[in-house]
Amino acid sequence: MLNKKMFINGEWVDSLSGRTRKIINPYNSEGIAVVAEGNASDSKKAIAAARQAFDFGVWPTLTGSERGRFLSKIRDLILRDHEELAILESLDTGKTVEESRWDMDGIADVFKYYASLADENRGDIIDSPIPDTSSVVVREPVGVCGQISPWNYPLLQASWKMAPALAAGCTIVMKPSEITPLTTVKITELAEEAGFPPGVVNLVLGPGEGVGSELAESPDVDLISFTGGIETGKKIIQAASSNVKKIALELGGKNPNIVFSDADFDTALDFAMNAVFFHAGQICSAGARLMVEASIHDRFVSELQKRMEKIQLGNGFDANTQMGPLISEEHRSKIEDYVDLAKKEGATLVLGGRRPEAPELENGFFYLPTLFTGCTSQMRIIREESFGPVITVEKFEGEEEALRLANDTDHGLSAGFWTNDPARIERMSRKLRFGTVWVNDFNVYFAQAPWGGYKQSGMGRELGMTGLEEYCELKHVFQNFNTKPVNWFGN
Ligand SMILES: NC(=O)c1ccc[n+]([C@@H]2O[C@H](COP(=O)([O-])OP(=O)(O)OC[C@H]3O[C@@H](n4cnc5c(N)ncnc54)[C@H](O)[C@@H]3O)[C@@H](O)[C@H]2O)c1
Ligand SMILES: C[N+](C)(C)CC=O
Repeated sequence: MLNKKMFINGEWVDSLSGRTRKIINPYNSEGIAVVAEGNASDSKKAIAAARQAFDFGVWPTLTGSERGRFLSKIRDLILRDHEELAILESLDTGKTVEESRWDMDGIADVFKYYASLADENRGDIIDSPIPDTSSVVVREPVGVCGQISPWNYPLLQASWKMAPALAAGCTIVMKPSEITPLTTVKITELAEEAGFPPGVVNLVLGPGEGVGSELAESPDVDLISFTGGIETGKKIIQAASSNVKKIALELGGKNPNIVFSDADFDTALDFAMNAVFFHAGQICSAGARLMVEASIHDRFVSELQKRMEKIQLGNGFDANTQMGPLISEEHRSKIEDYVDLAKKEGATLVLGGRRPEAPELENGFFYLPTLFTGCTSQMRIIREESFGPVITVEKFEGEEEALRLANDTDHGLSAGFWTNDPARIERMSRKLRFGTVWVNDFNVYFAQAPWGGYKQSGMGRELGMTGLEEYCELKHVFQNFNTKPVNWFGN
């Protein structure tokens, strides 16, 4: 069984209380690791180390090229330990190891991308409107950054914070979800191997209350970056007000997947599955809110049901497995509550809606792929993020109704639609109120393009140039080469 600690000021340490937490594999509930379990005092210690490293250390003074070399080194180490990272991620989350391998490819790309951006440390020269003066805008690191990540994509979400923050010259204190820390521990080991100076990369482990909340509240933290649920995001906003620290929020989604009658039927059907059933639907951008134009609705639903019935549940390390378990008993109960609610609200349960009966799955947190039809936009199953293998289907007549329904939500993370009409593509792309809009595709993301949400799905963007700027302050330096007294107040 793995035994892992926190990493503070360049040293692996136990929690100050000596407490630990057992980490389990959601496929069979077996223990896979014991990790240090911190509290607010451990976060204070890590924040102090990051503060010292930023205020008096060499890291922020390095050139972008020098910092870029450190990020390139981490990327090389990720590629070296790619399979180990994928195995750890699947042990920790239950997702199939093939999905974890994809995640690791993307994570390596994120470090490669920000290594290159660090090298292009950009500023702007302004053509000053005032004679005999100069005007430049420089980007400087924000400072000490708290970085809190969720359990569904542990290393991917941590890397979307870690890489740009380090590229910008910040120092960081990372807190993964208390139930899926293993790959964030591993990448911290890689950062140590890459030779980051003490205090630049720090890792604290433990629950949101205490360990996480201290990062959000501390006056010695300059920016808090959080990925998680909307309700927790609201707590972060409140806590961050202590010193008006910068806030970056990546929150929940309820993502319309809209199929028009002129879509390529088989492709749209294939992607209705892909949009939801990877990682058992535990995806912020899952297309669980399926909307189908009335003229093809019944055929589409019938074909979708046939495909859903064939999904193979099992161990993420078994090549035949297509969908693993949910992350925990608690989360499965949440899904079950939503299914019960949907039935009470009048939705029609077409498939699933229960746990599997296979004896080999009884020790894991499995739930059957589930399909509801007859859903309306006022139902909670439509308005709230259920975050599991549950598809709800709404029927619509025409583009105007599709747009009205899709935008009638407090969420704004992502949306996708399927059509072959170029004019409709232009109209829908512009009018959908979501941070990412996929046209004839779903759930595509990469280092070069910004990711984030409208409305309650978040604040700011990760990835892309925007993701780096999130960790920078802008400073305007104005110089007068010919200053003369103006004598406004007399001489
Ligand atoms: N927008 C995105 O890019 C994105 C990506 C992945 C997941 N998510 C969202 O994350 C959620 C699932 O993740 P989760 O269940 O881990 O979310 P969560 O909000 O329960 O927890 C997220 C993280 O916050 C910590 N935390 C909890 N309470 C805290 C507090 N009061 N102060 C500071 N930290 C606290 C947790 O320990 C964890 O590390 C879903 O809503 C999903 O949509 C969003
Ligand atoms: C990986 N991502 C951000 C697209 C979905 C996370 O839940």
